[in-house]
Amino acid sequence: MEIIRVQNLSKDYKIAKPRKGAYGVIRDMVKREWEYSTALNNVSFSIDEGEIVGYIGPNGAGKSTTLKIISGVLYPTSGDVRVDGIVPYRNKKENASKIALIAGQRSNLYWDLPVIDSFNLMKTIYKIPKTVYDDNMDKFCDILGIGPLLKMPVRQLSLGQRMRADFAVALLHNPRIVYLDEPTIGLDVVAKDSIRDFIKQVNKERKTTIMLTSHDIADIERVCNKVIVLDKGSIIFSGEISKLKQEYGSKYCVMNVSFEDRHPELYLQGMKITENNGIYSIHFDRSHHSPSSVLSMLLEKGLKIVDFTLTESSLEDTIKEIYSTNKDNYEERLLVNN
Ligand SMILES: Nc1ncnc2c1ncn2[C@@H]1O[C@H](COP(=O)(O)OP(=O)(O)OP(=O)(O)O)[C@@H](O)[C@H]1O
Repeated sequence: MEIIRVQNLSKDYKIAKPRKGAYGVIRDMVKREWEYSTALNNVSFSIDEGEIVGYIGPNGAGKSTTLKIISGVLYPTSGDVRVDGIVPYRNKKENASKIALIAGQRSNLYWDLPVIDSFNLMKTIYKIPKTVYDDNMDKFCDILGIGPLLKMPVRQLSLGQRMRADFAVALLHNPRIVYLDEPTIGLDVVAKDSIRDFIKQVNKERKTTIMLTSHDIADIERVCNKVIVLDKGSIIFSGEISKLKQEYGSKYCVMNVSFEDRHPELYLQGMKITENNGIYSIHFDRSHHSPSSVLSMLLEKGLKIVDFTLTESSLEDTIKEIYSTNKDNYEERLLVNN
């Protein structure tokens, strides 16, 4: 069942345009000039209840702007958003009871107060029944190990401890939807893993719908079943991670070859070739060439192959390629680079 629906969402930010020179500064003080910058352009997607969706894109793609709109913080310029049947920025109070927004770079905890005070405040603000509160506190102390942190002032917590407390406080009111903005940023590998496991556990046990943005592709690979890729304010891919790999990743692969003559002149039409320490990396499109046909081409050139390996693109490589180009000119770029 669909729980988030975004249709033709656009957002233009209004930015002050400074005039030049001393006279311009004085004119700005009397009357400002404005220009508009488009952060989102006709974005549409939907998310079903219980899904964990990665919302990814390069810097400035519009991820945070989308999260701010669908979590009710910001109004769009145009378009329609429904979250569990309501328009989040028009029904902020009702929306707040259904969602949680956790950002790795910002905290929902009160900096100078002991952690427990933020929990008590949350209990009051969200009118959380005692049984739900006690039950959740028991669970979070157990799974996230936040028990020993409760009496400590937030400012004394390490980043990993603070993130665990942030997750616990944000989930106290049993939100149906959780938005995560860079949830593992700055954490060490062990802390990242425990946060990822926790996200999966919450999703599995409570059927919580989760939408997460992250620049760490391992977050997406380990946690999400679906991914939406945004670039310059528009969606360029939406679907299962396996489909993303199928459509983009497995299409391109790299053959690393070393030859008896360590540095032959090598040119193969339609393929990008790089060389490092006598190992030639031949990038080719699997829909045009098979690994055996590439090997045949090398042998036809009279080259003696000493060793070769074949590498499929990792999800990280695939996404890097998608960010630096897009589906329509990916192939063209491979040829131009040749
Ligand atoms: N308050 C604002 N005023 C003006 N422009 C803004 C504002 N917030 C964001 N932008 C612009 O909107 C575009 C999208 O920004 P947004 O923060 O949504 O991107 P993002 O994908 O979250 O980027 P990042 O990965 O760097 O956090 C950028 O060009 C940014 O400069």
